[in-house]
Amino acid sequence: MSRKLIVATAQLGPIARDEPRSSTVSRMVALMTEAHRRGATLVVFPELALTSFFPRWFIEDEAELDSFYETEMPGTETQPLFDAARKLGVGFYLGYAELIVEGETKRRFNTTILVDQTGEIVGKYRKVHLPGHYNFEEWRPFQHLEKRYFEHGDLGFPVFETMGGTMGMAICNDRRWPETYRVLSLRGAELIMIGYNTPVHYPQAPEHDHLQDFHNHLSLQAGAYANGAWVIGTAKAGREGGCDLIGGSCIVAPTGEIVAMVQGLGDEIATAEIDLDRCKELRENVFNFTLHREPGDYGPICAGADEREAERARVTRDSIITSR
Ligand SMILES: C[C@@H](NC(N)=O)C(=O)O
Repeated sequence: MSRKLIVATAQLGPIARDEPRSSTVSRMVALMTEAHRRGATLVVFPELALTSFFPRWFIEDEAELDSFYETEMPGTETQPLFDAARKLGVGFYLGYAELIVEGETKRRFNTTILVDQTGEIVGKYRKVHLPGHYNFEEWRPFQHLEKRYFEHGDLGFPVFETMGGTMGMAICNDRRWPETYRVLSLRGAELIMIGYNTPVHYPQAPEHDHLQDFHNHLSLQAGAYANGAWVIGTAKAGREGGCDLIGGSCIVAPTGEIVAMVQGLGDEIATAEIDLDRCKELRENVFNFTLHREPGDYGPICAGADEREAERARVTRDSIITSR
């Protein structure tokens, strides 16, 4: 089987707060169709691709909050994506807000799935590194309530043997953490797909605003290189809900080089032919994990795992959203 495939990063421009799923999904099908026209068999959409990035708003009405989540996948409104995948023979990564009901408890995750070229869901990941805060913070020009609206992902960092390679997924803030790429790569990931929504303005340190694009590519390129993996980063970009989001969606080679990138901040794809065998250029040489990695000296990376679990349990107990 060929180790080469053509892939696409499928950036979305802004999605209005009241934009219906049907509109967003038809924009995504158009991008998938264009990717297919360019020969792509795998398309990466952004994080929370079906709606506006709602964690920027403090939403007290539970029915309104629920309206941003999917309770089934595919659902009526997302089915056209799966139909297009099957018809065109194009797999895809789709980020969305997931709501599941267990007895009396609602559980919410920032989730992504991997769908293969027959339209079957072959992988799922739930975001591990949730940025932001729990409660309304008046000083902020916009909120970032991911810690309120989502639980910590409970699936770890799985990889999936599909579409000719070993595939890994991560979501937005995960890309800033070297551990994300390393765990996926230790499991053999050759291609790591990452959707994101990243504001230009960083309220905690506005002196970093001009560095947002740099930090995005720095993280994606370093993650690719230090692990000898292909990385695809895909933005939701542009001015959405009064908040500017960075673009810069790109495809990064295992050498850390950007081999394709979008140009603007709207709906746009960039494609590249990638050879999964190129991972070996790194993994059999400078980053040969078996030969050169020294886990005996990396203890602090995992120290505190039990305390972190206890803290997470406490916070989950106390959090308004997850306890109702
Ligand atoms: C700000 C944060 N956004 C996100 N959706 O995780 C990030 O880019 O790290």
